Amino acid sequence: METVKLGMLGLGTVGSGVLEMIENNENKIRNIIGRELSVKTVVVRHPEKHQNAATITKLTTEFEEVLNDEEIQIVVELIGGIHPAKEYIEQLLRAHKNVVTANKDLIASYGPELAALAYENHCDLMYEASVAGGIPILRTIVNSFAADNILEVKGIVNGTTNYILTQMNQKHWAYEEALKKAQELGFAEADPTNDVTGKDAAYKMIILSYFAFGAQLKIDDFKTEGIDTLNAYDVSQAESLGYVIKLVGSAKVINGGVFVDVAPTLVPEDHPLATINNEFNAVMVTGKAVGDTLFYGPGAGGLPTANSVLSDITSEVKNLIMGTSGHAFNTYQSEYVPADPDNVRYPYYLSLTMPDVSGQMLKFTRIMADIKASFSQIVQAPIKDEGIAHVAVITHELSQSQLAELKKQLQQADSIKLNAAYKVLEN
Ligand SMILES: NC(=O)C1=CN([C@@H]2O[C@H](COP(=O)(O)OP(=O)(O)OC[C@H]3O[C@@H](n4cnc5c(N)ncnc54)[C@H](OP(=O)(O)O)[C@@H]3O)[C@@H](O)[C@H]2O)C=CC1
Ligand SMILES: N[C@@H](CC=O)C(=O)O
Ligand code: NA
Repeated sequence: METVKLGMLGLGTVGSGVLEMIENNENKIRNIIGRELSVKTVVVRHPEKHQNAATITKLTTEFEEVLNDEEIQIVVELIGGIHPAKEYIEQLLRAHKNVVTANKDLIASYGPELAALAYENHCDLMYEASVAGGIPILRTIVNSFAADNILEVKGIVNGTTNYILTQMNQKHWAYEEALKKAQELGFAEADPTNDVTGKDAAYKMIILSYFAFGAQLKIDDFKTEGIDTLNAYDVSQAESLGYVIKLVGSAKVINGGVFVDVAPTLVPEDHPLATINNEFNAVMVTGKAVGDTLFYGPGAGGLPTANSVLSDITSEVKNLIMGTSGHAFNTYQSEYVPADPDNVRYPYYLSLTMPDVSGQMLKFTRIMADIKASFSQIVQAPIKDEGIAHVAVITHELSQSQLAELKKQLQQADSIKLNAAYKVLEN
């Protein structure tokens, strides 16, 4: 049986998972693709750390040993980050090597440009693992939603933050303790800043929007808020109002425009997304014809992510065998038109503090009336800080324009402080 030789860049959490899967599942892989897979060369920074990786023929720090090896037909990039991953992938594609990557930072920032380079060189560039780790969501959108009009894609797309929120909620761990454990378990990025600030989820929403709507967004086109500013008070207040706070990414078509955001969001406790815990992710895709569909699975971790990488590798091998390499992973293209802020409407949870003296609530309700907003729930929490009242409000639907005006007026009303304004999902 012929062997397909692979090169690999990076041998961390995901890279080790890929080696383990190739080693453990060789019979199944041979049966499915009719070829042996052999990882010939792996590029790392610290070879001394990886001497036990049994199946590797060659471990090196020199990228050129993969780039210039004519036997290697597919290269898997698992080093992460933009540089040097971008330059490496560009050189590999120019050398007519097919590429698989799990790198959402890179694909969200330069995906269309790299896809064009792959196309010019008749090569495959696939990146199923870049969104929601082990959930086969990109290929599902390409294949199974090919003819339906997708109206909305939303969900929990970062495993680390969902793990942290679950431990804080259910086990009452401190934020730092939960983050440290997520790092030890290999869920977090090498630098977890992008996880906790929501940027990692934002990258995934850019890729999902490209697949769902054909729209090419940039990270600055929409608002991203992470869990690093989330307050324990709001988590418990939301719970007492019947909600769980989750980091939700959402991309929705509204009156012909697209609205995208990533932010802590109040999810009703009986909503499917409220039940997604630990490092698990869930992506809800709403099609005009099919309605709501939900895809659930591990969003991070070595073996689950490796499974997505292997699905790309086996697809690329099939293309090599059939001579069909070089078709873009996603071919849907359309112009990105941002949604009109007057048309984007959601209920909001507002977390306020104000001096505990008469007249303050009246001041607040006057501002709400002035922007023509109303609320469905309002609670004043027991006062812990002397002289300060904590007030939590669930509004009826507010447009983005009303929300911006509310924030402006509350800033001017200097005695009332708006500590958080989070979207509320409806069932
Ligand atoms: N971990 C997860 O659950 C998931 C990760 N991803 C993505 O997969 C990719 C890999 O992640 P993960 O495995 O967690 O990362 P790790 O930090 O665990 O591993 C990174 C590997 O890349 C190597 N490396 C880093 N920089 C270079 C360089 N310049 N040249 C050569 N080798 C380099 C490191 O070498 P050395 O070991 O010698 O230091 C290490 O082996 C990232 O893009 C990540 O976002 C996607 C989905 C889930
Ligand atoms: N750090 C990421 C890994 C997968 O993409 C996450 O926690 O989701
Ligand atoms: Na995936």
